[in-house]
Amino acid sequence: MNLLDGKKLSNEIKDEIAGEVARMKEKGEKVPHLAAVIVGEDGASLTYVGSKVRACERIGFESTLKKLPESTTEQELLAVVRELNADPAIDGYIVQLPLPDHIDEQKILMAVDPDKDVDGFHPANFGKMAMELESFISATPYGIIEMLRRNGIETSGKHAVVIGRSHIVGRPISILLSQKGPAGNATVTLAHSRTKNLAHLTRQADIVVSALGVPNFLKADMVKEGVVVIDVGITRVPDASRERGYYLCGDVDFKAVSKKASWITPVPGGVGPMTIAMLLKNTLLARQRHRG
Ligand SMILES: Nc1nc2c(c(=O)[nH]1)N[C@@H](CN(C=O)c1ccc(C(=O)N[C@@H](CCC(=O)O)C(=O)O)cc1)CN2
Repeated sequence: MNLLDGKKLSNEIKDEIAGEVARMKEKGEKVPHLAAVIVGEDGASLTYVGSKVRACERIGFESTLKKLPESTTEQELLAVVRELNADPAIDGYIVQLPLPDHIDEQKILMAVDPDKDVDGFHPANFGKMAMELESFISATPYGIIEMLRRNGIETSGKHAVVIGRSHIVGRPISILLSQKGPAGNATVTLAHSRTKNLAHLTRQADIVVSALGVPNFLKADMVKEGVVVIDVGITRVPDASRERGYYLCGDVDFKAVSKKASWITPVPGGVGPMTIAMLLKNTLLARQRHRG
C-alpha cells in the first residue's frame, strides 16, 4: 500500500507558490490577497478558515478574515459580498460553508463575482469547468486531481466510482475524472443516497472517491485488490477521552481497506490539506488574471 500524503504534497505546492510570491515581491508587484468570510461559531469551520489565513501568512499572501455573528442576516451577508466584489485590493475570496440555516447558500454563492470566486462555486465557474474552459476549479476536487497527477496514478480507461453528489466535491470530481485533462479519461459512476447495491459498484472500481461524511462507511469487502482510495470525508467523532473532545474519522475503514489498496489517502493528512493548497493556487491565478 502507498500512502497519498496530502500534507507533504500540499507543503510542496505551498513552497512553489511562496517562490512565485517572492518573485512578485522582487519585481515590486502586488502580492495576492485572499479574504475569507465566516458566519457563526462552527468549530470545524473556524479551524478551516484559521488554516487558510495561516497558510496565507506562511507563503506571503495578504489575507483578510471577516468573522460575522451567527445572527447575521442574508441581506447583511450579501452586503459584505458586494463590498468584497467592489474592493480592488481583494483578488479572491471565499464564504466558508456551511452557512447558518436562515441564509440561502445559493443566493450568496450566486452573488460572488466569478472573477474573485476562488472557491469555484459560482455557476459561471462550475459551467466553465464542466466545458473544459479556463475557470477556478473547486479546491477539493482540484486537490484530488493534483494528488493523482503528481503521484503518477493512471486514471485513463479506469473505472472510478464517486460516492456523493455534492456541488463541492462529488459532482465536480466526477466531471474532472471523466474529462480529457490530467488525471482524467476515466469511466465514472456517480453514486448517491438512492444508488442501489453500492458495494456491487465499488467492488468493480479501480478508483473509489468517497465524499459521504459517514465515518468508516467503506469497508474492505466493498473494494477489490489494488484499488486507489480517496477519502474526502472528515467527521469529528465525539470522544471525551481525547484532549480536543473528538477525533477525526474518514469515510474509509482505513486499517482494513489499506491492506487491499494500492494507494490510499489518510484522514487527517490526505485530501484536507490539499484543499487549502489548491485554494491558494486559485488565489495566485486570480492575482495573475487581475494583473492582466
Ligand atoms: N467555502 C468553502 N467551504 C468549505 C469548503 C471549501 O472548499 N470552501 N470545504 C470544506 C472544508 N474545508 C475548506 O474550507 C476544509 C476541510 C478540511 C481541511 C483540512 O485541512 N483538514 C485536516 C484536518 C483539520 C482538523 O479538523 O483538525 C486534514 O484532513 O488533515 C481543510 C479545509 C467545507 N466547507
